[in-house]
Amino acid sequence: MTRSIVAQPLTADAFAPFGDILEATGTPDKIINRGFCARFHDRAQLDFGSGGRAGISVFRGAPVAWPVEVALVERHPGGSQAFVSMTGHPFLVVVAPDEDGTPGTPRAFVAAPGQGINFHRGTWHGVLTPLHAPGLFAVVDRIGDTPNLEEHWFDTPFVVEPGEDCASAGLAQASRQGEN
Ligand SMILES: NC(=O)N[C@@H](O)C(=O)O
Ligand code: NI
Repeated sequence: MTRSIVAQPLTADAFAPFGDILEATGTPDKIINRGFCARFHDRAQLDFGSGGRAGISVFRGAPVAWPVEVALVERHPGGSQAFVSMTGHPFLVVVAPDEDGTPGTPRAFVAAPGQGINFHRGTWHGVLTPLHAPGLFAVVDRIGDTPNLEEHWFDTPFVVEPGEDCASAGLAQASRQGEN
């Protein structure tokens, strides 16, 4: 038995309880480089805790197909984690509220081209989930010697399907399981 979730386009308001969206929207904070570049300054709450430091890694994730099964969410008690697509493809973002130390019902979003995300420290989230190949991402997170991963396996997995808004926004064109 599974439980279904409908993925929505990623918006700042909906994602605010879980993290930040990295995107060039609104008025730039600074115009730099002799007017040839707009800087959207300091747009994420980075946090690497005590004893950790910031690191940038490159993830090459295998793309998934709709519908996407979510059996696991995790969190990083020691720091934030940012996913920045290096290809500009849409990707799936799954988060969940914390309910006394365990995740509540997850929410799913599809990040549009030009959107990156930063999970706030301790936010329950699905693992990196590309929808298109190559699933190349720059990941900014905590580098440290102490454990920084807590996993939660759901007794009943969730199945994520793209919502109408994702389809109409052209965000859900990934393949479907079982289709060639
Ligand atoms: N474990 C790891 O490096 N990646 C996960 O934290 C993830 O969110 O994908
Ligand atoms: Ni993570």
